[in-house]
Amino acid sequence: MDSKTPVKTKIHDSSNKVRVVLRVRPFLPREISDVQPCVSSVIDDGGDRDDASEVAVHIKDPLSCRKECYELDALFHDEDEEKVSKQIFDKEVNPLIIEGIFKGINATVLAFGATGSGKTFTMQGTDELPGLMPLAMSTVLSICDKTASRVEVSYYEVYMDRCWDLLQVKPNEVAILDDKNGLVHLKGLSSIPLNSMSQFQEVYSCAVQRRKVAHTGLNDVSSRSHGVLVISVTSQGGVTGKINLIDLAGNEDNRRTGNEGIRLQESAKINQSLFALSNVVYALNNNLPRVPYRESKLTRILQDSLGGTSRALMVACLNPGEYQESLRTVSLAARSRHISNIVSMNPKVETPKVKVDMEAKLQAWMESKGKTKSSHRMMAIRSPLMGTNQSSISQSSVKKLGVHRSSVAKNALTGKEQRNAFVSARNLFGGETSDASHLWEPIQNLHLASPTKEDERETSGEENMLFSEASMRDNQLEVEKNYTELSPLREALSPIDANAMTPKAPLLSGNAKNLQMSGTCQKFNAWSTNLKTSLINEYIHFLNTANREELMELKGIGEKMAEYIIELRETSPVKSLADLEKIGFTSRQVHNLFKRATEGILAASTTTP
Ligand SMILES: Nc1ncnc2c1ncn2[C@@H]1O[C@H](COP(=O)(O)OP(=O)(O)OP(=O)(O)O)[C@@H](O)[C@H]1O
Repeated sequence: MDSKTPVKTKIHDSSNKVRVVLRVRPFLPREISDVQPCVSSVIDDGGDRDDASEVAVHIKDPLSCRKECYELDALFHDEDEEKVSKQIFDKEVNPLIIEGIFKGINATVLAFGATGSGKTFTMQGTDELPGLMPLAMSTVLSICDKTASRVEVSYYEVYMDRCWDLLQVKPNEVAILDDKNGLVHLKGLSSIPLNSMSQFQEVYSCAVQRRKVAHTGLNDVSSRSHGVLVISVTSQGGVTGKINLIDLAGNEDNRRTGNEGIRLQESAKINQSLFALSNVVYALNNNLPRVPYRESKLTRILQDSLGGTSRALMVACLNPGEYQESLRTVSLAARSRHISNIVSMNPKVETPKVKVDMEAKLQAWMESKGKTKSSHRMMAIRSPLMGTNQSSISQSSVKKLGVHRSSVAKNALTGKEQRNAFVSARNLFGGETSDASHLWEPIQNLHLASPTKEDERETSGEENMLFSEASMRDNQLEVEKNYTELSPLREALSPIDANAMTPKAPLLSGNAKNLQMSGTCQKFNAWSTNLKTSLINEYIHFLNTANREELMELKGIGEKMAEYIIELRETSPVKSLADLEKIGFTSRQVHNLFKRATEGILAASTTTP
């Protein structure tokens, strides 16, 4: 390998905080038999289950043959289906988790995946093929027998973001309280001491029947709630530990379920809480300073059993006949794994510690190519905050934006003016309106922000779709910080730090050896990435501030969807485009929605002489 080629190595922390494994269910008799499985690695690569480190999983679109590869901690699939739940239990749950709870280490095991992918089958199982819940219970009971420990169970569901006891029917929901030590108390939740499996079967089967299930377009018996079985043990010495075994409700693509009314509302809540959960796991596994536990009831409840010293296992479940959903589940699973760092094994090419005046260089380059006019057009992708009066904000005042937010606020347009400007810009990009020329701004007013970590990852070639679904999701935490303060595009307008641009494979150039060329490409890539990030942020800002009519002016948003967006942001403001999935959009629809709103920009900039 060329010594100058940056080599990327993923370093996994030895103690993964949340282990993520995959289970692929077989085709069911009613499913079309000639459908090719989309999880090709099961067949091609086998997924060596004896290798405890990791496994590569290939998800292949049977139509386009597009193939994507993800790394997970383990893959479980066997010709003999009867063995699979037991294998997961023996390899993943028993050694790490069950032993731990007797030492006072709390744990969580969750099954997640699309509706109909086999989560309930994995957690609950059947009489003949017990799932992880009964398997865990019988092992805990036998350890209690040997060690004279005591065991109690609770079973509750989180339905529409409310917590209900399933062991006893009660008029009131269970209240969640957390004490000053960070321990979560579920006030009003029953807890039943047990001595035998037959006692467990009795209370468990009753509780399971109380859980909310319904017929949907994709599953005859679809769980509409997250079902949580808690097994708590107290050793003779007084050490207590608990395990939460969770059968999550499936995330749903409402185009396919055909959900309406209450089913659609349930689905929105399900998708919303799953998204919150994935954010918690992502934050934990990537050592983010803030773990957003408080974003949903489920994550609040799990606060003392997910993260910290607790142990956790996520079982991602796949239906092999559903490419889109499998891709979504696996990419979410892979994103949730703990990757402590991504480093380049080659020494960095040191760049001088100066701020590069990118826009001046771009302007000079464009003028030298006689492209000033089109460059002005490109600069129309700008914040409505910049105002209609171009002279109102000088170049120097723009440069200070990153530091002096209050001065920005003084110059800001009113919320209404901003929204109008964004709709005008959107229409202009879409070629629907011609009178938004006030939005064009000379290039000297554009300054670029340093690429974020997420941006660097994207421009490294891992994801090269212009507006990737992943980037929409990954922008969330940044957006969370600043969406209320000022227009996001304005946030991007600060000088670029040359040191922030570490060498990486250029998106546009195939000649990595040509340093000068690659430098230019890096700058261009950084510029494009910032522009992309800014557009996404601007769009989110618009979604959070526009009224119903203004929202409906966006391509792809009808009356109902506009109302859902307003409802959604009343509960929790839109922080990323992926939040739109909470109200029933699929990630592809979100991607297309955003793409349609912005694609005119590219058309305009390439067709103008
Ligand atoms: N490993 C498996 N072997 C045989 N059948 C399975 C397996 N996994 C799931 N099934 C069957 O597939 C169907 C859907 O499974 P299940 O209800 O567990 O899905 P789910 O992911 O819990 O769905 P939802 O989120 O809608 O509740 C059921 O009929 C179940 O019996």
